[in-house]
Amino acid sequence: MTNHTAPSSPGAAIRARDLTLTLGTRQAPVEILRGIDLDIDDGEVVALLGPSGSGKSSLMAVLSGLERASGGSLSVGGADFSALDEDGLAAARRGRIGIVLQAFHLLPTMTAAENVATPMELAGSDDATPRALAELEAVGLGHRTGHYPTQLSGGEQQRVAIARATAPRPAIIFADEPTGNLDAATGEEIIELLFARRAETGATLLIITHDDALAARCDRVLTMADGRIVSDTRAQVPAQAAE
Ligand SMILES: Nc1ncnc2c1ncn2[C@@H]1O[C@H](COP(=O)(O)OP(=O)(O)OP(=O)(O)O)[C@@H](O)[C@H]1O
Repeated sequence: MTNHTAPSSPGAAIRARDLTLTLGTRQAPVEILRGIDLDIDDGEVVALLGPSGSGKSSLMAVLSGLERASGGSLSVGGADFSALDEDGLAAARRGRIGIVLQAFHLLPTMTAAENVATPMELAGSDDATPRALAELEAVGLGHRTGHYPTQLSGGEQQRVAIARATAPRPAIIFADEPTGNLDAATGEEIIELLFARRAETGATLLIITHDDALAARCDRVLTMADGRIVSDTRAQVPAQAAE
């Protein structure tokens, strides 16, 4: 019998075995993920490519604990996500995982500093505000900490989102088309920043992109089609070494 357990092992940021995700209704189920086996090491920078609808965002949602898999097993940052209940999953995600999405998703009623500090406060940090201010400084927004999202450009909002993701020093950063809402030049700045913050913190990075040039900068490129990983290629020279 195949052993589908995913014990935590040192050096493994993500270990997934036969992950499936089926949505829709009982009468009309839709198989979104069809058996994902994946190991990502600590500190790897991985691009996730594939046509629209192939399941990239769904896979990221499952790996980041936003969506629960229908089957299979999953260990993330040493926590067995498949064995945790909702509260346990929420606790395991906190501080372990940072997420950057295409549409920024900042809270509109909070300043930049509050957007970055609040998740750390909720996680019990007693120095959330100074950490948030330091992180905003690191993403080049030291002069915008009191601004609300509507007072910031798209690129600035994404910088806040990056600061929010990296400030708790997560082991893994997930980024889903982080430049999708930005013009090309601003998008390049955001990628430079994301890679720089990742290098600084040593986090594992999984980034969904349609950009081949960006994928070429990563250590490893996964390609999805129809709910499966259909190719997995590694750079000859680790891309980060070239930075
Ligand atoms: N709640 C849902 N119920 C049914 N089907 C869904 C649901 N959410 C997503 N899907 C379907 O799952 C498939 C995978 O979607 P997903 O967003 O993961 O793809 P993607 O590769 O990220 O696409 P894109 O590049 O366009 O963002 C799509 O066919 C989508 O229509």
